[in-house]
Amino acid sequence: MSDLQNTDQPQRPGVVVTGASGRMGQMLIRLILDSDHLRLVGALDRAGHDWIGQDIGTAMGGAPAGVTVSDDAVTAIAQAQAVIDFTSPDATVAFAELTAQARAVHVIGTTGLEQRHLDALAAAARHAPIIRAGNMSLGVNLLVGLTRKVAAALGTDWDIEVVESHHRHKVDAPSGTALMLGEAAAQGRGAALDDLRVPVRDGITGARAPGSIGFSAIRGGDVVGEHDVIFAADGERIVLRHLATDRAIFARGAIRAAVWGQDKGPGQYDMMDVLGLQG
Ligand SMILES: NC(=O)c1ccc[n+]([C@@H]2O[C@H](COP(=O)([O-])OP(=O)(O)OC[C@H]3O[C@@H](n4cnc5c(N)ncnc54)[C@H](O)[C@@H]3O)[C@@H](O)[C@H]2O)c1
Ligand SMILES: O=C(O)C1=N[C@H](C(=O)O)CCC1
Repeated sequence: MSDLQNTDQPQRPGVVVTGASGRMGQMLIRLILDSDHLRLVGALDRAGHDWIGQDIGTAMGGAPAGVTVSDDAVTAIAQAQAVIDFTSPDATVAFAELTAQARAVHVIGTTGLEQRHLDALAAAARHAPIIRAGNMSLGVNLLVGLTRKVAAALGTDWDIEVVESHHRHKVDAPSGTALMLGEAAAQGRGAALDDLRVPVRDGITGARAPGSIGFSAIRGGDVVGEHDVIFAADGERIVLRHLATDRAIFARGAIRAAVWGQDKGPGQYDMMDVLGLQG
């Protein structure tokens, strides 16, 4: 199936995938090698990784793709029109500086970013477009809008909890998606998430603070990603749920973002912009 619809792109932009050996990196490379909209011009991974120097197609157990996995980000990114990056926060900041220098589009799926990382990305976005989202799927971005609307419609007698489940390898919590959903719920209530957020409960916590937004994280097995936004009142509950069963949903969103960003100026964008879901 095509990763895009209604796009008329005369020349395919060249894309570098960072974290090429990762769960998302491999999914992205498979889809890009099959894409009519982008062409793979680089595959990066960290210095010392076994795959450095190997053809990315062969390293993934398939046919040669004609692109060698490299740890030389400077050279790879200099020739790119887009960089798709699902790695780690410090790596993403380093890639953002190089991508801005190349005036290329930086699509960032990395989660677990702290304020210092966000500040560095804001600086890079003064020179080139950055498109970043804690979840690149259509379904979650729709759910964000629904969450904002439901939170706005209900009073603080409805308690809001975000519950997420992911595979045993995930290193950050709450997930980027859970934070997007929590931010949407807070926005719906005209507040900032930082003022309402309750990240962990353990021990004698006291009763729930009215209006707070709680987060719970489950880690285990191979769960791709599951999110519930629970609105709980006396006598009734609403549960908004997204279940991801295939990482291709995130990769397709990232590819769409890389193409969408080609004619955009410097600045920070998200998947709501890409999908036309703003407002
Ligand atoms: N936004 C979304 O839609 C979405 C979806 C899935 C995953 N994610 C996020 O993407 C990130 C990666 O997830 P994953 O499951 O693919 O993880 P993973 O551990 O399988 O892959 C990470 C890859 O990054 C590489 N890496 C780390 N540091 C590097 C560096 N300095 N230079 C080059 N490569 C480097 C690792 O070697 C590895 O190949 C996580 O932050 C995750 O939460 C976001
Ligand atoms: O596998 C992961 O890691 C995922 N990360 C994103 C998040 O933190 O929400 C999206 C879902 C998968």
